[in-house]
Amino acid sequence: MSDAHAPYDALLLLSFGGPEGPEDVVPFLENVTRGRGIPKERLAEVGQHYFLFGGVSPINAQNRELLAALRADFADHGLDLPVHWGNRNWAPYLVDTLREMAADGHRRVLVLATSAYANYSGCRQYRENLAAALTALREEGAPGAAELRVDKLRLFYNHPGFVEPMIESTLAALESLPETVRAGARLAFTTHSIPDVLADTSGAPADPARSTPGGAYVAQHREVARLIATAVAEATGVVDRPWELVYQSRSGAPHIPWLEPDICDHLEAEQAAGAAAVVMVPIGFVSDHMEVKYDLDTQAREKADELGLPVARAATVGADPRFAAAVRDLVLERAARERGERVGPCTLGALGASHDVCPVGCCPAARGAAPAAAGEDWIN
Ligand SMILES: CC1=C(CCC(=O)O)c2cc3nc(cc4[nH]c(cc5[nH]c(cc1n2)c(C)c5CCC(=O)O)c(CCC(=O)O)c4C)C(CCC(=O)O)=C3C
Ligand SMILES: [Fe+2]
Repeated sequence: MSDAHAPYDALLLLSFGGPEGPEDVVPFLENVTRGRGIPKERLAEVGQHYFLFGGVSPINAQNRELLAALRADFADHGLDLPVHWGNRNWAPYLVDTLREMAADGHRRVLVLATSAYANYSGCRQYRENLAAALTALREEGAPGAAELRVDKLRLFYNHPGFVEPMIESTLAALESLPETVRAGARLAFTTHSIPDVLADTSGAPADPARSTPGGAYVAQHREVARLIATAVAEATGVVDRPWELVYQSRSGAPHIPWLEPDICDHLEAEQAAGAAAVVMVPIGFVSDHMEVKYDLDTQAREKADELGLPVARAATVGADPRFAAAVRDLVLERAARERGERVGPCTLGALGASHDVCPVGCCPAARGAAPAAAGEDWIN
């Protein structure tokens, strides 16, 4: 079992990062939005969301919990693979974590990005961050950086360890509603809205979903939504419960089309259509971070209260032990394939496993192209 992770010698948890106090909020937002053309008004508004929570995003604490869950799971299963953590937008910054890892002698690092689906922000942008960090370390002559190689785990949206905890949390959310509205409650699966152009070009160029509206991003979310809705129907015996995939957290200029409908407009439509209640299921996110705490638990809930519509919100996977076990499974699967062994990928549903290595042209940026590591277009 001790070589089960070979050729890899470490796992890197790569995430978004968030502010840890009021003084961090503005510099954090500057990091997130550098060169991205987000209107000033939108930034001021998002800053207010963070100030409402004392300037502290829940995301760093959640990543520390996930880190602990991964280390505990690996230790319990005899997987002797160190786990490190670095972020795109806040400390611990990716470049600092990679510098330490290289100095500690790590050479083949596998990366888990905290984003389950194909899209520029959740996949290629992390690969660009890896390329920028590696280039900076090599330029500064950091010890070991020249030999450091990074690979990224395949997308995990359809892994049972991601889907099953959410089936359970959707059932728990339904249970939390008053009994009288439970059978008539509808499901609203939510994810981050992204510009239509980024959705339409998401996924590998050869992925059949890439030629459908919304690309792989929407196809993958629809699949997870369908899997959860089907399991919920089986468990509750309500077979014709309506469900929709809807969007949240839109930013950017108003004249640029982003994925719709927004969750708040959707709640209004559901109420008008006679829904007894709505369960919001944030399948687009891996933890209950700010997008969930503010955009759903604060803003969407306020909207529902105004409408007199009972709502509940399902928990994300967070540090669920089943998710930690899924990461172990993904690590072992990838390591085996890297050694030339054939191992069947573990997935649910109809779409099959995502590629191990992003091909050229996978999830391109809306404009411009930056070097991206851990893909076919990156030469180490
Ligand atoms: C697809 C997607 C995910 C899900 C996948 C994943 O998890 O990666 C995600 C996650 C997150 N997004 C987050 C925060 C922000 N995202 C922003 C802006 C944007 N997000 C976008 C997309 C996504 N974002 C896009 C297309 C933009 C426009 C600007 C750009 O093209 O980059 C802005 C700027 C202000 C605003 O405009 O809202 C903030 C502050 C946090 C941290 C939360 C916390 O602090 O707890 C997390 C986990
Ligand atoms: Fe975002």
